[in-house]
Amino acid sequence: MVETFHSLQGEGIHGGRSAFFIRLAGCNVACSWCDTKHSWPSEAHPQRPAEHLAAEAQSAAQAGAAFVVITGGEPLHHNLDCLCTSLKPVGLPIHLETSGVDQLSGCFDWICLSPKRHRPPSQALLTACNELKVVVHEAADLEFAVAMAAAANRGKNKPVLMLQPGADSKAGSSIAINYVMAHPAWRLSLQTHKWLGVR
Ligand SMILES: C[S@@+](CC[C@H](N)C(=O)[O-])C[C@H]1O[C@@H](n2cnc3c(N)ncnc32)[C@H](O)[C@@H]1O
Ligand SMILES: Nc1nc2[nH]cc(C(=O)O)c2c(=O)[nH]1
Ligand code: SF4
Ligand SMILES: [Mg+2]
Repeated sequence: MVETFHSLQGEGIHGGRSAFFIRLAGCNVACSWCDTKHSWPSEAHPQRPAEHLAAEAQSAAQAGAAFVVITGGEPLHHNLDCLCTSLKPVGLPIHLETSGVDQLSGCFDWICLSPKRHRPPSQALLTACNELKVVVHEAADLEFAVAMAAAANRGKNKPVLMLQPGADSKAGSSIAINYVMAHPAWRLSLQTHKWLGVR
């Protein structure tokens, strides 16, 4: 466990909504621009009982959280069945943020897949996701986003399509804005928590 916190969902289609975050440790995907590198070494972080996390989620629900977000690190490096089972009695929808490099485990009401060019996701995750959120730093990321959308759209679930400029990337912002303006199937996702200076 890296941290838990109650904040606003800063990204994606659920952006601006009250959410309780559970950030799991461990990631070997190694994105050069990752904004959560401190989460990578799982041995640097303690284990915590799932029931304690559920109790925290319950308190957050009482304080107004509309859903739980399981993120990381790469949460699917772990089997999430037990955590989701523990969270279920809380009664909040459970969302997942994932790069999709591992097998799906757990039970989710919303899956946000953020695929990475250097470690493409499995077709199973592309098919299962509700939201596709591709980080854009350069033109090649846009080509990748379009290819990922085509692969995801082969499934029954048609995910919401989002482009998220890399943090502080002027080029990424301008590429994403121009593309969304010309392609109305896509929406822009800004990391609003960074602008607001909240977690
Ligand atoms: C820190 S990751 C954790 C979840 C999972 N490992 C993943 O990548 O989806 C959470 C989200 O932040 C995005 N992200 C990470 N670093 C970023 C950055 N520098 N700029 C924009 N988005 C970033 C990821 O693509 C992902 O959508
Ligand atoms: N406020 C806020 N919203 C977020 N949405 C996804 C996040 C993540 O790191 O996965 C995140 C985060 O770290 N903070
Ligand atoms: S997959 Fe997610 S947590 Fe892992 S390095 Fe990439 S952005 Fe960071
Ligand atoms: Mg974050």
